[in-house]
Amino acid sequence: MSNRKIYRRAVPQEEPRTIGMAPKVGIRPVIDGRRQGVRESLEAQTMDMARRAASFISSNVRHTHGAPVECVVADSCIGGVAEAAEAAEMFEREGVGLSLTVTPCWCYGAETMDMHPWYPKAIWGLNFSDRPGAVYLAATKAAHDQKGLPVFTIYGAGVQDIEDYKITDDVGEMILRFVNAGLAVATIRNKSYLSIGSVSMGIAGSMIQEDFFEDYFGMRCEAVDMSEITRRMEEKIYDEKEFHNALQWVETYCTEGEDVNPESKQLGREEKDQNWETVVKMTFIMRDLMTGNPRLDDIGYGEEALGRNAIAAGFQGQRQWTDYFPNGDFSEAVLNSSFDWNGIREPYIIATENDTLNAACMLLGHQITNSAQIFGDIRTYWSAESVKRVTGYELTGKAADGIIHFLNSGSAALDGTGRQTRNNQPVMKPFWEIEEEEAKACLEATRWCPANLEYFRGGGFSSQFLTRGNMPVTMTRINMIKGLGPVLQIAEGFTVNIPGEVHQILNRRTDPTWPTTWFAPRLTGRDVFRDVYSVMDNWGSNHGVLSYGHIGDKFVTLASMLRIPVAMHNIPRERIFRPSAWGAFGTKDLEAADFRACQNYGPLYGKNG
Ligand SMILES: C[C@H](O)[C@@H](O)[C@@H](O)C(=O)CO
Ligand SMILES: [Mn+2]
Repeated sequence: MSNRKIYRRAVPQEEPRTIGMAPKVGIRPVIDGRRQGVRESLEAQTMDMARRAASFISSNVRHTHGAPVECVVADSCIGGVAEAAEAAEMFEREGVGLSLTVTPCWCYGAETMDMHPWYPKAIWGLNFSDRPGAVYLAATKAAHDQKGLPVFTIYGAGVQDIEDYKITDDVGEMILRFVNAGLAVATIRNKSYLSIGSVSMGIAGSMIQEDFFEDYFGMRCEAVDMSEITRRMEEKIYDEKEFHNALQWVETYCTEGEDVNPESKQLGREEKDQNWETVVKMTFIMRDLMTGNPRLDDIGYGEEALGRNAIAAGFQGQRQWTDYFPNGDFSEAVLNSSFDWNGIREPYIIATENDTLNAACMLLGHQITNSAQIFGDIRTYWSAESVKRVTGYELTGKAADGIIHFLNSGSAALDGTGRQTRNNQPVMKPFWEIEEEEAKACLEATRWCPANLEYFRGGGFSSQFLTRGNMPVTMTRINMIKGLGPVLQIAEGFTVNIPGEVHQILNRRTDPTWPTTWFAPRLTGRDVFRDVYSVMDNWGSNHGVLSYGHIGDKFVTLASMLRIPVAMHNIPRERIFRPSAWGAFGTKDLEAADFRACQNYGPLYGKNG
């Protein structure tokens, strides 16, 4: 392997790759409007609180493209309706996508509140005794609830003094939880989902429900036939220079793996080389379809150069494409990873089998972690007894209660090898933190196996790797239930290591050319999380997504903003942060209350919303 530095240093992209400005956070300092004493005495402090919140947010939150999130503070404190309208107008002009209202004091609830129909909203009322920010918080929350505009309420547990209005740890955590999810809501709005092809092998998730993307995400759905890829290959509608760079990169960094096909059926060297050329072209063509490419304009394809503003996509592949052409595994794996021949960069979100509902989880997971995502089949539940029977080995540690074989060809990002590290522990980092050596290590841990020709008659190459154990991960899935709508499932857990020979035995019972993650959900001893079998048994479909970290709580917060109920999760109650109105739908059984709340509000952009 060459020591040549082929990667650019990881620097944040300056701009998002989709059309439009990155959304900003609007900060609204609200104040008691009474002049001749009250207002004047509070002006400086209120504005200062807003500025502190703004700099706290900008120094702690980044967009998925790496740039720090910008905040816009209203020009003046908001004491009543006129100033609220001025702030609203300024926010629209500036591209605000969510708002945080801050105040140390009593102000006039409905006169100062943010009435925007879909900005995620939060209010931070300072915990004071002399000027009661909490009273405003409660009054305005009531106004939000009464008007059907749910709001997150932020209030520190400790009383602060008048001269001490810093952001305490508990307040800071709530602000970040709110901004993290609110930014995701604002970022995906007005972007597209691109289906390349249509329904794969009768998989329900690939029957796109446009109403779901439109009403819940504010996104539009685009579709192109897979023949568009053939046209671009044959008519050379791509950047020839990039093609050569990419091929070179593949030669240097992508090692071919075992060919599991019977010798008599294996493709020859020439055919395999031809397949490499095809899968490389498929990769940048899919990317160009998603987000465009100015180079195409240079060669006379102005329309193609524009792309389709897609923040997420899916490739049908099976079977019409893969029965005839090389499969999409290389393209999907590389696009979803944080690096390719152009350097270390933000992952593109693209789902195998055009499973739009897995793509939705990958999209949300990427938005709230900034990292790459692992797509997979929830393939097999391996109980400890079964593992023992088949291999003689006793599962131990986090795997002791059984494991799920998480496996699918295609969209598992190579970041999922677990070869990026922090304090010697495997992690999946945002692209701007990934070092060259780490990107290389992910590639070195991957073999590209000639596709199993029984499944993929057209050949291609599947990424074969084994995820390192001990990564905290969160598995998610959105399912579509007729009469109910979308429902989110969440299972936090760990990737686990099992001995190499045990892995070999288990893996070789299925398709060994694909990437494997051994996943152990964290059990709670209750309900669905009483054992691993029940987790698998209750999973709503054949697919799921693994995101890095224990971030189920972030998904819960985001789902509440979108009004998607969460049907199962293993997150402790103290990490749940939802709009305050959720409490009005029940405080004992939070899962049932969430369903009632989501049903009451309806999808964020829906007709009932
Ligand atoms: C090759 C096979 O058709 C697989 O792609 C299939 O098992 C799936 O992944 C189904 O989700
Ligand atoms: Mn699958």
